[in-house]
Amino acid sequence: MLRRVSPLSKLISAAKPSLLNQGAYGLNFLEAFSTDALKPAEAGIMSKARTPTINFVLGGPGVGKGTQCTRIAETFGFTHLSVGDLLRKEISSNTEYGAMILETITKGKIVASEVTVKLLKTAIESSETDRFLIDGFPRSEENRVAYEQIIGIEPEVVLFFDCNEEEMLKRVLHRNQGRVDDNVDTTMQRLKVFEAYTLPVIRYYSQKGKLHKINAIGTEDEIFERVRPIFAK
Ligand SMILES: Nc1ncnc2c1ncn2[C@@H]1O[C@H](COP(=O)(O)OP(=O)(O)OP(=O)(O)O)[C@@H](O)[C@H]1O
Ligand SMILES: O=c1ccn([C@@H]2O[C@H](COP(=O)(O)O)[C@@H](O)[C@H]2O)c(=O)[nH]1
Ligand SMILES: [Mg+2]
Repeated sequence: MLRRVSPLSKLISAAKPSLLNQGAYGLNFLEAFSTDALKPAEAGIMSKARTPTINFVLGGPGVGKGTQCTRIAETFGFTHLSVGDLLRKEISSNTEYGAMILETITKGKIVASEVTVKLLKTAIESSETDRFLIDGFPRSEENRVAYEQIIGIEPEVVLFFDCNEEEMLKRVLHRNQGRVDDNVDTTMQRLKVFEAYTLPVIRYYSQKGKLHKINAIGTEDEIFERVRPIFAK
């Protein structure tokens, strides 16, 4: 029997290193980004004409983040950046990180921050637009801190799509897009990682007053109507 997603008051904050993949490839994100040349002001993002607007979109596996981001982006003119898609592109392009990313995604773990933040930074810098929906990131407090140190743009809105685990598993297993992680074992692992590592990020933004928790049960249209007022302001 699957458990329902814990209420925010019961978030797990204790680290569970076995669920992570950090450090497995010999890089430490603070070391990797510690040179002056990579500080935000010199690194390109701040040299865009305007400081980009960033919104984060979070939620468990299969909850509908990508589906809703497509709708939000079309309706409100955002550029949708799915960090999972950026990682999958590294796999299909066989880059230096490709094999490590494939292994990590297959296990349902979190790719090291130095890789994801670097990909995200490049995607923001190379976009001609300046309003972004960042889908599926930050996935851990470590991701969040790395983002703050390297990119450093405070998110305006953090959306959290909330749904019970049975429904998330059902949606993943019906997705049918050939993703290596769309199976029961990986999804169960992803649910554990979400609870242990992503819920603390959600709590952080809740405490900062930036979190918009959306009931993700219902049709795609119903859920989008719950989101619309947040961006229609
Ligand atoms: N409200 C909904 N009701 C039922 N199915 C939905 C709903 N929203 C999305 N789906 C379906 O659920 C599946 C997962 O949706 P989606 O890919 O948007 O989730 P996600 O949160 O981006 O997942 P992941 O974190 O694994 O990338 C898709 O097949 C999508 O069509
Ligand atoms: O910031 C991130 C985003 C994603 N991952 C890995 O990719 C898969 C799939 O991500 P989706 O956002 O659901 O497409 C995820 O389970 C992680 O393994 C990541 O490590 N960091
Ligand atoms: Mg997705």
